[in-house]
Amino acid sequence: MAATINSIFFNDPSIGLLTFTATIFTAFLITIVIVRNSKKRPTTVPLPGPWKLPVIGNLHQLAMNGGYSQPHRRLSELARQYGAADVMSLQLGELPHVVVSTPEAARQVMKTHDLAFASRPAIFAPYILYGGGYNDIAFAPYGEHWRQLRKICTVELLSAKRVQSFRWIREEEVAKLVVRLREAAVELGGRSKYADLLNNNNNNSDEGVDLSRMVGEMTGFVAARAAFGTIRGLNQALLTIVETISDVVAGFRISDLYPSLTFLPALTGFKGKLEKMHQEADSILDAIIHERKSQRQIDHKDYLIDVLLNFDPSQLRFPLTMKVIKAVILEMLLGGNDTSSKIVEWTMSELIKHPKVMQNVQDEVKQAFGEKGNVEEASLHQLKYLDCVIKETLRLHPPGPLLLPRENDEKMELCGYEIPAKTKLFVNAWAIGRDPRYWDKAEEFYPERFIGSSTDYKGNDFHFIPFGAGRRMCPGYDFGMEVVKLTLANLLYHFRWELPGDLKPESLDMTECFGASVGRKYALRVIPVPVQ
Ligand code: HEM
Repeated sequence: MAATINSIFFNDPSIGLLTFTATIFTAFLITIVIVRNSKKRPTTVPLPGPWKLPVIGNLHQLAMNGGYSQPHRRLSELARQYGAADVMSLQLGELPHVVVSTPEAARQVMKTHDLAFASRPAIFAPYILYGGGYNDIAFAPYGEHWRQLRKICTVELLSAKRVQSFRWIREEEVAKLVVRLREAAVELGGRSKYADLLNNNNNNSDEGVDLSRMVGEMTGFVAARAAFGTIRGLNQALLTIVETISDVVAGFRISDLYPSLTFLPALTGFKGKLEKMHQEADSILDAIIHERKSQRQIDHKDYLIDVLLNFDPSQLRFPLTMKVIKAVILEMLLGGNDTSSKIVEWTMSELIKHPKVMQNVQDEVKQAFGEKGNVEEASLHQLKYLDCVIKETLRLHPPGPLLLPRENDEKMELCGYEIPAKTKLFVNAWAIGRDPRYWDKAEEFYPERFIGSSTDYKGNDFHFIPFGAGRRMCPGYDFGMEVVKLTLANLLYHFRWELPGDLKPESLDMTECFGASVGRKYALRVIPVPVQ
């Protein structure tokens, strides 16, 4: 047999040549595979980032230039300074952190490796506030609990149909805001068309109205009514909890940066404070649920709490316990309240700063609703330029500039770097929205850039991700954006806007204040002048 093979392969010259060519070709293929595989293997190149000190790591660098109050700006500065725009490594306290600041790296995190980065790091405050566990959606680690809630959220609580079912609530609350602003205009005197009627000349218009607060209250009312049908439960205790979660959400508190020092939250009194807040919120939510159970027999309405209380158990893998229901309702209040009002606040600030854009968008609203006397939600789709204005605001002022932190359970490779397991990862959506490689005149407020552009915030364009992307993307954007657009259309239709005193549009202070959602540091104080 061996002799036969020998004679076939080596005695016939044509077959010998064939064999030689095949051997070279095979060796070539093997070399390519080896080279490719060696490229895929995690490199040992250290992650770029600033040098670290023992114990505190890079906390001191984060703190510089007001970094704690505006970490998205400081992190973007550091990434540029250390040539680590794609992926930057930081040691904050005892934990490894990674920050990605380019659309390409964001795509890697939220698309290519979305599953690997689908978990959330442990953050102390929500754990206590949500009843001694991550019973909610946003802070829950990736797993069965999160999957079930996320599905309930997208299919039931925040579906397009459900969002539409709350239109009457939005319209009522926005109409009330308009009435209050008209009343405020009268009180300011001298500047409104009612002033003559009332002979009210007490011109105290130096202060203007606190539009930030008024819009914040209104979006809170919309969220509360959608959640449990009434604003009665929306008292100070619940609002304080919602604000506390907002403050700690990024996980830059000492208790989150040194988790091994488990005694710290108790020692500083932080834990006790959170437990007290939780107990208060818990009893308020108990009372709301109790009242709602009997009220529903009368009004037959389906608010978010009703959907959760009456969920068909045969569709569930795990029962929806009262702890989980209360945590989800709190989260709906949090999501529905803060973010939408911040978008309205920033949009109005930018419009006031840019009178020409204000004029154009008011012309559009006037053209769409003319002499009707009111703005109907059903016709909002006509306001294409307003859409561009809102997108431009979201680009420059994403309410969650670092999104919500993610975590990888296992060691990973990202953009050629090795990311250790359990790294806390931030996507700097704020920096990405200002990346000059993607945005012409990136620092300018220029809504026209979106005219005729297909760029949207639905999680497919990684250079524009105010709602995140992938599995953990915000499920509430429809809910939020309906309120935003209706509110803005009404503010622009019913009023002209002036700044108090001698303040010039170009000098309007735009300093930010960091939390779960980034708002203005100083409330937006303006004078509404009724036009309809
Ligand atoms: C309109 C303004 C809003 C903005 C800008 C916004 C932004 C965000 C962002 C950036 C995230 C994190 C995404 C990520 O990690 O990739 C998020 C998550 C989330 N948002 Fe929103 N949001 C808004 C409105 C809402 C509303 C109205 C609700 C509910 C009523 C809501 C509920 C949630 C929930 C439950 C999550 C957690 C999702 C998860 O972890 O699976 N959001 N949002």
